[in-house]
Amino acid sequence: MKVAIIGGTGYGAVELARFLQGHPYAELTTIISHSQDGVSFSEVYPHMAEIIDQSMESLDVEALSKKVNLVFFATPSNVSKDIAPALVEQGVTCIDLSGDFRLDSPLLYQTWYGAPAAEQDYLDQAVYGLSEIYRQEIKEAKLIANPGCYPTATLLGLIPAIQEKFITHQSIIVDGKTGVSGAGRGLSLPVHFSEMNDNTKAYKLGVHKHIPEMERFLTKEAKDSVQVNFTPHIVPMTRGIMTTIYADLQEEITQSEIEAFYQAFYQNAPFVRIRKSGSIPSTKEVYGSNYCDIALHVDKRTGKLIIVSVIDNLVKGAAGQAIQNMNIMNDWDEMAGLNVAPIYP
Ligand SMILES: NC(=O)C1=CN([C@@H]2O[C@H](COP(=O)(O)OP(=O)(O)OC[C@H]3O[C@@H](n4cnc5c(N)ncnc54)[C@H](OP(=O)(O)O)[C@@H]3O)[C@@H](O)[C@H]2O)C=CC1
Ligand SMILES: CC(=O)N[C@@H](CCC(=O)OP(=O)(O)O)C(=O)O
Repeated sequence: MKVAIIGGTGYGAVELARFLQGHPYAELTTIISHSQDGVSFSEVYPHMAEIIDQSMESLDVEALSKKVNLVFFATPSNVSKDIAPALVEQGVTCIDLSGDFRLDSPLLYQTWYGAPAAEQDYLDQAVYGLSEIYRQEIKEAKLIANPGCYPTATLLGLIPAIQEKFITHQSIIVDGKTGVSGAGRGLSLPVHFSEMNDNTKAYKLGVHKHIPEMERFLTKEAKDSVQVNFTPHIVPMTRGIMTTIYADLQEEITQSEIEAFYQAFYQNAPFVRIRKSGSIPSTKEVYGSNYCDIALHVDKRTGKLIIVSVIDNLVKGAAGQAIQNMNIMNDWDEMAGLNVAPIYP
């Protein structure tokens, strides 16, 4: 199957390229770049020399739709919403790493992204690509809204407990930490070395665009309105997301019961690993891989469930999950091209 990437020089794109070059059934035939049209991919990313040397191209939707079966958008928000619909109409499957199709309400999109949304028809037909939860819908989709990095870690950690009503729907606190690559490759003052090294910062208090995304899918799974307090922090590491989640338990449950429940919930999910009591995951333990590692702690003293969920923001939080979704859509082995162990140390 022939695939293309749009947004060729960004971090999402280079991570897609890394996994696609070893994929057994998909071939990366086209890389689109609006800033480096005509330049070889390995000139921008020399670590890809003699692996992917092809020249990047400018975007021509008509020509692209004749050349490939599937397109990954690794573009900033407010780009795919104007391009993906035309590709979908031409029969090309689109998987969008940005947030353009993750919310179904144009008003919510305008509020949180500060720009007009995609047409309602496309917001309605887009399937949210949280692979482990929406596998059946993903199989049928033509347009995938690949989840955000923080929502991936948060939702995989919370959905089993919220579906099963182990926790209440109020007072859920999500404390998130991200590595600097989450901000993309573009240069900006806050991620400048001397601003970021030896430093940790909270940002976008109460206004992060991942809040409505988390709430949309927690509400869907709870069948009741759910709100979260989410505070993201940026920490001086290259990759990784850790979300530490606090929720009120609404029924008596023991540590071993909740662990057993999560183990069973994810028994057919090869990329979700539930830790045994006492083993707390760190971001390095999933580095470079598509795994999401989850630890659970029943705090009897405070009546809270504490969940720690870690992923690599560029893999399970972006490119890896996008390829996992492509695999699911094509009835391929879900792990095809992604079956790599984390890099450690
Ligand atoms: N980094 C991460 O951890 C995660 C990122 N995402 C999302 O994935 C998408 C890509 O992120 P990432 O790769 O990190 O970002 P980068 O900033 O590294 O790359 C984005 C690329 O998009 C292209 N681009 C930039 N502006 C425009 C524009 N106006 N029109 C068309 N193309 C443009 C550029 O490539 P070129 O000039 O070659 O076209 C640019 O390199 C974003 O929506 C991001 O929010 C999602 C989850 C995690
Ligand atoms: C450090 C940093 O800035 N991280 C980004 C990560 C989010 C992201 O990449 O956005 P989408 O997944 O929604 O497209 C942020 O917090 O906005």
